[in-house]
Amino acid sequence: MATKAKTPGTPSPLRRQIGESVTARLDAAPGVTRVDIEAAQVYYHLDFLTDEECETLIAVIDKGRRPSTLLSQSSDPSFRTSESCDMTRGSPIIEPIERRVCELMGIDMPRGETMQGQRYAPGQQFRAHHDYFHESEPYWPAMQREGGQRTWTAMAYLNDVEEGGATWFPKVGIRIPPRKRMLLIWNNMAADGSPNPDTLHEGMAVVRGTKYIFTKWFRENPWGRFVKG
Ligand SMILES: O=C(O)CCC(=O)C(=O)O
Ligand SMILES: [Fe+2]
Repeated sequence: MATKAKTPGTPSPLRRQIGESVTARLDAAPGVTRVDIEAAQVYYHLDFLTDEECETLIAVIDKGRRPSTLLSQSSDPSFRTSESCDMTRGSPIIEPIERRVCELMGIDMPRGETMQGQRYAPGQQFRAHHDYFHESEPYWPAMQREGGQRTWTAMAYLNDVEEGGATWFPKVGIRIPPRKRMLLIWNNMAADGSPNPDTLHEGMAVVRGTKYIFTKWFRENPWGRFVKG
């Protein structure tokens, strides 16, 4: 008897509509290129940040870094070994950058989670994972109350790394080496608004040098912890 394939989540008209509107926006945005793959929507902008912004953000991360965490406990202690830093919303350094990301993508600010800085020393990594929430996990009801599913991810590389540290999408076969000033954007959903398993990705271990990035995840609804003002 055939067993029903386990799907990571359900289709959604709202997420489908968000996917279409962000796609239209990115397709028309100067400086943005879509990676030539069908199974997932991945875009990049080579010069989204200035050198000065990269250096300022690195200093913010170095000041606020603490060990990175995971939503689901992994039995593998090497799963996510980087350090992270919540980048204060509304700060004069962070806010204009968040605003530019939102404007580029056409997503309103309240749907964005707090931007997170990440730092990887040699040997540190973030093993293959999905940015979307798995609806079968115990955390899902809480996530639904806090803005629902994660739709798009925007991730910026703040420095060049001597060796290693690429972002690898093994299912679609692309590997993006860190490149200072570049913004990478992808849709974690499929065309029907259900989670797209082909967006599996890994922050590969840094071999030489240190890797700094920021990640901004967007929710389908306004993010629950978003505080006005
Ligand atoms: O470090 C990377 O290249 C990937 C980071 C990542 O996947 C994330 O922050 O969700
Ligand atoms: Fe990720």
